[in-house]
Amino acid sequence: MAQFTRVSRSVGLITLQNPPVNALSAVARQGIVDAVKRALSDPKVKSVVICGQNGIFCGGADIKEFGTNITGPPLVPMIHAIEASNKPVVAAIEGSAFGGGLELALGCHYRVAHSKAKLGLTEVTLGLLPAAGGTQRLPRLIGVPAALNLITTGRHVTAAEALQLGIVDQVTDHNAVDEAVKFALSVAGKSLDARRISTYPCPCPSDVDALFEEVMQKVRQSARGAIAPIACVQAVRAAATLPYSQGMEREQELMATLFTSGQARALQYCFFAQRAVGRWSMPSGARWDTSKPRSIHKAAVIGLGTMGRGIAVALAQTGLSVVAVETQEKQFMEAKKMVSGMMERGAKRHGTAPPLDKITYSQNIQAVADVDLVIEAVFEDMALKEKVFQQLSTICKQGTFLCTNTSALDVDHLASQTRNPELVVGMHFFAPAHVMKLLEVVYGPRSSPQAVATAMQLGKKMGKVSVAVGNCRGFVGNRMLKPYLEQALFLLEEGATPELVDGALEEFGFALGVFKMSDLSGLDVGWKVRKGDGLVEPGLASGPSARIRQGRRYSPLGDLLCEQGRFGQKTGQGWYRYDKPGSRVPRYDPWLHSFLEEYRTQHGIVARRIDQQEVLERCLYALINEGFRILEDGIAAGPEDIDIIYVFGYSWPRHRGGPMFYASMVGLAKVLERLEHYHQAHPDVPYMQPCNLLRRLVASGSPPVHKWKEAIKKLRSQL
Ligand SMILES: CC/C=C/CC(=O)SCCNC(=O)CCNC(=O)[C@H](O)C(C)(C)COP(=O)(O)OP(=O)(O)OC[C@H]1O[C@@H](n2cnc3c(N)ncnc32)[C@H](O)[C@@H]1OP(=O)(O)O
Repeated sequence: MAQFTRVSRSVGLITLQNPPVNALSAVARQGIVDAVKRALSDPKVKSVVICGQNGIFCGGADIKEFGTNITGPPLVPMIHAIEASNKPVVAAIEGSAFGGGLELALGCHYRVAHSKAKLGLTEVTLGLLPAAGGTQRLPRLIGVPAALNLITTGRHVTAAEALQLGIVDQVTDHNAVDEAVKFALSVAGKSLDARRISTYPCPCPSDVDALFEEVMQKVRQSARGAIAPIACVQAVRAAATLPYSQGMEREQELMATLFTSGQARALQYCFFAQRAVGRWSMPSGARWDTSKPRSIHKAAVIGLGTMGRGIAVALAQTGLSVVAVETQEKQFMEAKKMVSGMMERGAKRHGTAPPLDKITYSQNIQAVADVDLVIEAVFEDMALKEKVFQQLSTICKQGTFLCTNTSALDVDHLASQTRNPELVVGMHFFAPAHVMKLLEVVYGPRSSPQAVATAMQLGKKMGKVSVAVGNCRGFVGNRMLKPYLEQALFLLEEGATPELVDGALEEFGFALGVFKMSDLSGLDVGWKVRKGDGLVEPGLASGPSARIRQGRRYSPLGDLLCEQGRFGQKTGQGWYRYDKPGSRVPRYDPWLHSFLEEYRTQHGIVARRIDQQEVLERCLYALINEGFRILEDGIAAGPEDIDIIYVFGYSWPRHRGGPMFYASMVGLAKVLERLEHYHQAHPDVPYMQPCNLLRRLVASGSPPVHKWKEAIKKLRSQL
């Protein structure tokens, strides 16, 4: 797990060997301890280099060990022993040095990095803090403000930035290990007094209290209830105000509270879930490792509305040739300008050249004849999409994959409009498509494994987190959203306010509550869908039928707002009032509150006091219950797929792990009991009836979330 060799006669080379990322598992730590002892006791060794095999220095502590009975030598004394060594130790950083990996490097006396290496104290993203001395050494090395920035965000820095900050001593384009060996030879025998970071004073700005207060406020605001960033600030404060040994004690204390927290478990679950969704499978048995994707060189986007523009930019940014088609003159001219602007802004941010020449524009759909893959992004109207798919099927060359960006419509029906339905899949992007990380890849019963594999691979190339899901109305994300939105409306009818509902959800950790989010997305979008579904009845009718559709409870509140032209931010009025159309700051709207009162009076509803707990239970458990139905129907392969969709596409707070993980933390029996309670209270809301799968999981002892897939398989086989 750590190999010791002697190179260039006097340099002890310690190579971490724990594939794939040289994580610091118990065995790896023991290997380092043994190798360091050997290097220090070998009189022929005058200096030491620590590197990682296969071009990666170290991916940090072994996250798989967390939550288990951790054995082996602890990191802190191991790193102290390296720092205390009287022979110079040089870290040769290639690939990544993250978390404990960077802390190990900070314990070395010198650091040489390859120019392509990335470094970061990423622990906060896993609900932890850098507790192997990282919170105490980094501020001593680079100063408090810079260290706070890195530690509270966990952001990755390039080798160039690391050099500028003073984290590394040298950056090379050559082999970093060879350069580190040369470096080690050059410093052999030199005094190390000025190289032990733990002995440095911590450079602090004069008004340290004001700085920490300001940072703490900022962190609290952006953390949205996450505890690790706060603990990170507290630990760095200890570095700034206490001697090193006391700072280390504080670091350990703070880590102890984080280590066993639910938030750390949730964030670590997300880390593995994000990777697990790449290993997709379909009910047919097709899988990621047996389905070969086809290479895509040229792609097309049909329809240059908001979504199409973002998709075209995202495709061009991957280096693909893109044909962008828009048949309507006005939209065509506007889109060309907007797409160029989006690419220029993106390139400016990344310091690269905008890939303007990658896109060719056309008003004629015939221009897609020679592309390898098309993404249709026309208006969300089945008849229009049917026509586009019929055309594409005749225009495109043999074997072109035909993808739809529909957010809810039947992908299999669209496939049936083509000659080769096996080439059709959904690629459901989220707005803005060139920014949002999530992509739902939707397979119909006839989609070929190759079509799915190709869409998944293309998504990865575009930097998306792609999740393969089955075909149903709304797929996974929007299907689960429907009961969530509806419950929020029912709560308004019963006496809640948009402020109360949003406040509860934001306190839970959502960036925006449901009503603020609806105002941002535009209330007219859902209105059009509801009209298409025959749910909208004009006017403010009263009586029981006004709030019943198709035999179920229905709230026309959203429709009534739209009838008044209140579409949200874009019209300056929605669930809130805005200073002007397009403004973003929601303000309390007295009109809305009188409207709600009148509405209740008209329908004979006596407003009652609703508390935050009821808001959370009704909105979130309704959504979660639909998640269980999705698992039961086999639309998602496992809870990880649902959770990643919610974390990346619907801003579910990551430190809560996604809705299904959250349900497991609350306890499935409790979720079941509350759903039963609300279903009894609202029998006209069928989706509040607890799903059979949830009942059966509870009956089988509520297995932990990582065992659900297996449990579901077993339950299915018993049917
Ligand atoms: C006192 C103790 C304190 C400790 C603090 C810590 O060190 S916490 C850990 C901090 N480390 C990190 O945050 C790094 C996490 N890893 C990554 O960011 C990336 O994996 C990578 C190192 C940049 C490599 O990325 P790449 O895209 O090349 O590969 P994958 O991400 O797909 O990973 C490959 C497999 O390796 C598993 N893995 C990665 N890191 C760890 C780790 N630290 N511990 C355990 N396992 C790790 C990863 O899960 C992949 O395996 P799968 O089987 O596919 O899940």
